[in-house]
Amino acid sequence: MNKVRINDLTFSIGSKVICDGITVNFKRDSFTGIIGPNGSGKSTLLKQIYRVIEPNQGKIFIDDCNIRDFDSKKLAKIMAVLPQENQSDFDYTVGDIVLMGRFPYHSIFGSGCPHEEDNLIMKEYLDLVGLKDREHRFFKTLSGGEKQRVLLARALAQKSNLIVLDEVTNHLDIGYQYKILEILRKLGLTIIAAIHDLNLAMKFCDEIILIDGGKVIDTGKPRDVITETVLRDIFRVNARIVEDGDTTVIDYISSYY
Ligand SMILES: Nc1ncnc2c1ncn2[C@@H]1O[C@H](COP(=O)(O)OP(=O)(O)OP(=O)(O)O)[C@@H](O)[C@H]1O
Repeated sequence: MNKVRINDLTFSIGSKVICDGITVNFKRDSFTGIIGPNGSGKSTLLKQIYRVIEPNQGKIFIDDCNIRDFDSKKLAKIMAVLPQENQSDFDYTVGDIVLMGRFPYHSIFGSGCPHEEDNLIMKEYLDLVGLKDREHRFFKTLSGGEKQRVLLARALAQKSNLIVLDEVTNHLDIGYQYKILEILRKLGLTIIAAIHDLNLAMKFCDEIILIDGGKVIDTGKPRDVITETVLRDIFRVNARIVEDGDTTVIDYISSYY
């Protein structure tokens, strides 16, 4: 069964068509990676899913309900988001930032105190992203990778079943790239993630959607979508795809323009 269904989505700015009649399904409890070159429309598609921008045409359904019909608190219980560009100078502690993920469940800042359960969830997710010792630090004093992990903890604290991630591995070292993607996989959520690193996409995604020029070029299992032809024609690199036991690795040889 599909969790998210997108039907004929089109978004333009002036005469520039950025998303061009996109029709795709995101399977329930699957990790779907959206791949495509710079400027292909990945973030613009995600922004329409998390309702920051409105399509000119087409509809998006979550569990067969049009996302337009959810109020923002209800939507926040259903879908958590980690956007690509994050404000990084919040004047709050790390713990407070993660507690913001609990906002859909309470009027925390209205009543002035989070519930005990919220504090436990905050600590649980800070621990999960390896930052439990930073709870009382000011967010703006953290490194880029630490900030990214705090913002992921905030998104997970929303306890939604659907999470939308735009380049979640931004700023993360290779160890944390793998750790965070492994954590996300194990949570068993419906994950929709724009992802640039095709080796990570190959390893962690259940399904891939390939976008170019605002159009869906292909969908399917990573090994079926990410081919040497796609690497050459869409991503402009000569590369070999090497099978090594259960692992498939993209071995870049050269790029051309
Ligand atoms: N507000 C805007 N005004 C003008 N052009 C825009 C606007 N938003 C996006 N675009 C253009 O639409 C295209 C798609 O942008 P988008 O950010 O969705 O690409 P992307 O696939 O996420 O790229 P990247 O891999 O570089 O993050 C780009 O050419 C971008 O310049």
